[in-house]
Amino acid sequence: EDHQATFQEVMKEASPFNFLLTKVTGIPAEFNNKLSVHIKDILSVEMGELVESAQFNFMHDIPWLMEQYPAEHRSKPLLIVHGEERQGKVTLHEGAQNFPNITMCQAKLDMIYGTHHSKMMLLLYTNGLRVVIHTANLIEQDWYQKTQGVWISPLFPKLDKSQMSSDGITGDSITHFKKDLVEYLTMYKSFSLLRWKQHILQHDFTSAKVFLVASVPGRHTGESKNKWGHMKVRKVLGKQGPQASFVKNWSVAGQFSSVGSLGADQSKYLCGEWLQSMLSAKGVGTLYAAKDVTIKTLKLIFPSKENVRTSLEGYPAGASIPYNIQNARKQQYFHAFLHKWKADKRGRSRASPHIKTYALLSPDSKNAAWFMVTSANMSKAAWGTLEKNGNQLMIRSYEIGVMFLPEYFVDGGEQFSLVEDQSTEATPYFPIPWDVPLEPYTKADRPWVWDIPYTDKPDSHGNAWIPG
Ligand SMILES: O=C(O)c1ccc(Nc2c(-c3ccccc3O)nc3ccccn23)cc1C(=O)O
Repeated sequence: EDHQATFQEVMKEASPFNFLLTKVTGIPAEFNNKLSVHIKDILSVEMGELVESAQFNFMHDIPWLMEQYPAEHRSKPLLIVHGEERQGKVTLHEGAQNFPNITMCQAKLDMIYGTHHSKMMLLLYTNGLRVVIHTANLIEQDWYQKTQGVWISPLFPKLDKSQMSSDGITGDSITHFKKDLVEYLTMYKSFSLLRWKQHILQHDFTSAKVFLVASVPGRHTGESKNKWGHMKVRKVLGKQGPQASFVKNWSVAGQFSSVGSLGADQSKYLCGEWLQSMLSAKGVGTLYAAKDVTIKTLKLIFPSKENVRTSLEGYPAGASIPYNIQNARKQQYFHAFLHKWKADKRGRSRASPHIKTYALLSPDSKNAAWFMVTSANMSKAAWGTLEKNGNQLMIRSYEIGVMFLPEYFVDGGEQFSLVEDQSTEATPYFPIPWDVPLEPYTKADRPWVWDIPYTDKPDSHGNAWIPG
C-alpha cells in the first residue's frame, strides 16, 4: 500500500513485539510503511507529550538530534549519555552549547578499548514513560539508507503512590525488565542517571514482555557474572528458554556489523564460550562440544564486500562496518560460518545492515525459539570473556538489547514462525529483518574489511574505496 501509514497504525501493527526497522530512503514506499519508523516518528507528539528525555549512544550529532524533536519538545530537558573523552568530549560539548536544556553524562570507561555502545532513549511523558532500545547512532547517515533495529516499549503508566513500596521494586514484569534496567542504570554511578532511575521506579513496567540483555564494563564475579553479556543470555535461556529436547538440532544465527578479535581457533571463544551461551536451554545437553560445531550449528550473517559495493550507499557504507584486516587475517575459520546480508522480504537487501540480531533457528529456518536485537557486535568487548577459570566475566563496553521468548508472548508458546503465512495463534509470526533460508558466502565472496582498498569494481555510485 502506498498511503503513508500513520504512526498509530504502525504501532498497532507492531504489537505485541514492537520490533521495527528504521525507514530507508530510496526503497519502494510499501517497505517503509510496514513495521518501519523514522526518528521523528519516535519523538513525535503522537507518542505522548514529552516532559524530558535521555539519549544513550555512541555518536551524537546534537544539532541534528534537536531537529528530530518536534519544535514544542526542543526546550524540554535532554540528557546526553555518551562515552566521549578528550577531544571527542570537547567536540560533543561544543555541539551542545547552544542548547541550555541539554545536560551531559560521560559514562566511565574503565576498561581500555571499551566503548559506550548502548543505544537507548528514555522518554518521560505527562502520562507515562517509554523505553526505546535500538541500533542507530544519533547522526543523519545512520537513519538514511541502513538497516537498523528499534524496539519501542509499551507506554508504562505512572504508579500511584499507594502502589509504591519503599524497598524493592514494585510494578515489574515476570521478565524482571524493570529491575534489570534499574540495575543497568545504577552501574553508571552517575548523579544525572539517579534522576532517571527514580522516574523508572515510579512507573508500572508490568506490560514489559522482553528480557533486558545488557553489558557494562568491568570484571564481574559471583552473582554479577550472570547479570551481563553472554552469561545473562546463558542464565535466561537455561532457566526460561526452550526445552533442550525441543531445540536439539537447531542453529544459532548471529547477525552483526562489526567483528573483534575472536582468537586463534573457533574452539576457544566463538564456539567454546560464546556459542555455548547462545545454545543454552532448559533441561540438559543442547551444548555442543566446541570441536563439533559446523555451519549447521552456527550461521553468521555479515556483509560481504559485494553487499557493501552494491549497497545504496556504496563503499562508504563500509565506514560503519569496522572489521580490520589484522583481525580478518588471524581468524579465517570465522569466514567459514559467514552468510550474505539479504533482506528482500523487507526491501532492504541494499540497505547496509547496522542492526545486530541473534536467534535460534529450526533446521528448516522456518521457526525461531528466541530472537534478540542489541547494540552488541560479535566481539569479546561486547559480550564479555570468561577469566579466572570461568569465575569472572570481563566486559569492556556498554551494550544494551532485548530478547524475545515465545512463552512470554503466547501461553505455552514454544516458537515463533518466521514465515508469515505459516503462523498460527500458538506460533505467531515474528518479523525478522533478514531472509530465511540464509545464503552462505560463495567461494568467491569475502567479508567486508574496511581498511584495505577496493579498486577492481566500482560501487553503486561509480567510486572505488581507498581507505585513509
Ligand atoms: O555499532 C557498530 O557497529 C559500531 C562498531 C564499532 C564502533 N566503534 C568505533 C570506534 C571505536 C572508538 C573507540 C574505541 C573502540 C572503537 O571501536 N571507532 C569507530 C570509527 C568508525 C566506526 C566505528 N567506530 C562503533 C559502532 C557504532 O556504530 O556504535
